[in-house]
Amino acid sequence: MPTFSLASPGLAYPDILHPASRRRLTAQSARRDAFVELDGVGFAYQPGRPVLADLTLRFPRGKVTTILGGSGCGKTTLLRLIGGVHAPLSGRVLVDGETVDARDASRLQRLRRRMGVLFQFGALFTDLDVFENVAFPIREHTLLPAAVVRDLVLMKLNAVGLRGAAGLRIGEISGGMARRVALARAIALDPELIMYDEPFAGLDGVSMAVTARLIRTLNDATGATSLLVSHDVPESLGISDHVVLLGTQGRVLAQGTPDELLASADPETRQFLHGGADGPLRFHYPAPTLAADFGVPE
Ligand SMILES: Nc1ncnc2c1ncn2[C@@H]1O[C@H](COP(=O)(O)OP(=O)(O)OP(=O)(O)O)[C@@H](O)[C@H]1O
Repeated sequence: MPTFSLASPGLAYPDILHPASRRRLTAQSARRDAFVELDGVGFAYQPGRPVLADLTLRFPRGKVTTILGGSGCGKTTLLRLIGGVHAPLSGRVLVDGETVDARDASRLQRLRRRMGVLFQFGALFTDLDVFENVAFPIREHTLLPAAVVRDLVLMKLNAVGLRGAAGLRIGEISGGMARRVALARAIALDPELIMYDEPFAGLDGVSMAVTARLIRTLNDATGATSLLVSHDVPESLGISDHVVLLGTQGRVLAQGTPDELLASADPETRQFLHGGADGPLRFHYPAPTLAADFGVPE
């Protein structure tokens, strides 16, 4: 006789259940497995120029997911929508089952308290030292006593190997160290969701490897859900459980495990993952014909 548990994800519900109940339970189970969901999301910065069109995606809970895609396909915009920086024009974004509503400031603030973001190039405050950069979100969002803030900051800096650098000014540390300080700041409030926008940009090979290992280790140690936007295919695939490849207007070209994507025979996926200047993904941004721009015959 088959055994099953209502707690196990993705299980096939037994036939004794009414089909409607089975569908509802299956949907709830899928929801529990996804920490971030996008349902039919559309977004544009300017009318008539859609950046994302009808995008539906689920990001698995407790896993590292990398979002890949050509320049300008909307990866950073996607992170901004999840963070509630912009509101979708259609569809909805959910974090842990709760709708991200950019117009409801107090609810958004509560949700954001559960997110950590590592912006492109770290974006540290150069007028604050390493310690104060990490302490910043703790002071912003909590009223913890100074001694507790101190211990928390030193613990986060210890996690990224920089407890000894607490007193240094931002100008005194290397690019790789700065990225690690930004990482410590992103995890300062023990977020359940950590979003990384180009965490490897501008780093040398060693710093890149250190940062990648840290992202994976922090994810595993905290049980957080991590979303990574990156152009660095080997580094990001090496630490990911799940990969999403986006095309223009956020069209999902492929998704699956890194091995599944690497083995894909789809020409667009192959061109993106294995490199290649030309192929189905075009080099030229859409433009008028050369003849029209330069007044020469076709
Ligand atoms: N604040 C903004 N105002 C207007 N248009 C914007 C704004 N931010 C981004 N865009 C446009 O939206 C589109 C998607 O941009 P986005 O930064 O999300 O892409 P991306 O995939 O992250 O690109 P990249 O990999 O180059 O960082 C691009 O065409 C970009 O020019």
